[in-house]
Amino acid sequence: MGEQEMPTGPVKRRLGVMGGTFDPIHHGHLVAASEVAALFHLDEVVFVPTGEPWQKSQRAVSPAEDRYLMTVIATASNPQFSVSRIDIDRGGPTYTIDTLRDLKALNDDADLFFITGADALAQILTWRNADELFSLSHFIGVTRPGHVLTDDGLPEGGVSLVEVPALAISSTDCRARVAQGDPVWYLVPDGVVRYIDKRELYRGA
Ligand SMILES: Nc1ncnc2c1ncn2[C@@H]1O[C@H](COP(=O)(O)OP(=O)(O)OP(=O)(O)O)[C@@H](O)[C@H]1O
Ligand SMILES: O=C(O)c1ccc[n+]([C@@H]2O[C@H](COP(=O)([O-])O)[C@@H](O)[C@H]2O)c1
Repeated sequence: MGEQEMPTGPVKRRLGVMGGTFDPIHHGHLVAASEVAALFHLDEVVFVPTGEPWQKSQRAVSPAEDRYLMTVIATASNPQFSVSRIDIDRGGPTYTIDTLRDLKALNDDADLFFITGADALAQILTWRNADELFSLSHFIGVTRPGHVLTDDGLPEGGVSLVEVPALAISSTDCRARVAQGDPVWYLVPDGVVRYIDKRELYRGA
């Protein structure tokens, strides 16, 4: 007689979620997503550009369609990466609680893994409905040069901290470089360099 099979539930998909303003998307974002996908055996990483990032209201953010298209261009060649418009199409200020609720509703066969840099993770308790966030998704904090990666004050078991190859790139720096006429080649994907040029983004930043 063969070994008795234990009843098992359906295997859940593992869906990474990389939220960001992506103004513009750069190689720091892409390396973080790629590294977490490999380490956590994710089936897919969905990049979710913010609609209105309410914690960035002190500066003018580029139109959502430009940020969305740059994210599509940057991720198009990776079959594991996709881009969602949910935060843009919902309208109004973007709250991750809504992002996660909507993604859960659309992917009831998946466990969610929200990927965030050290700077964003340090702010998470200031996010809307911070307590509930951890019941909808596991959080993965990744290293970022210039920021301390810590899960102090965050729920035990709700967050994993991982070291990713350090890329000291920020969207702020990319915008400033374009404004000064400095190159952003190799900081952002080639297609994003071309898109910034074509749409004349950041010239007066
Ligand atoms: N170089 C990087 N390494 C690791 N994580 C990063 C890096 N840059 C951004 N992130 C993370 O990616 C997510 C989205 O970041 P965001 O779109 O705000 O980019 P940013 O470079 O921080 O932009 P800005 O300079 O305009 O604030 C955040 O969780 C952020 O911490
Ligand atoms: O939910 C919130 O209140 C909240 C406040 C600030 C940032 N976030 C999310 O954090 C991610 C990174 O944001 P940002 O502004 O650093 O690009 C992005 O998915 C945002 O929607 C979420």
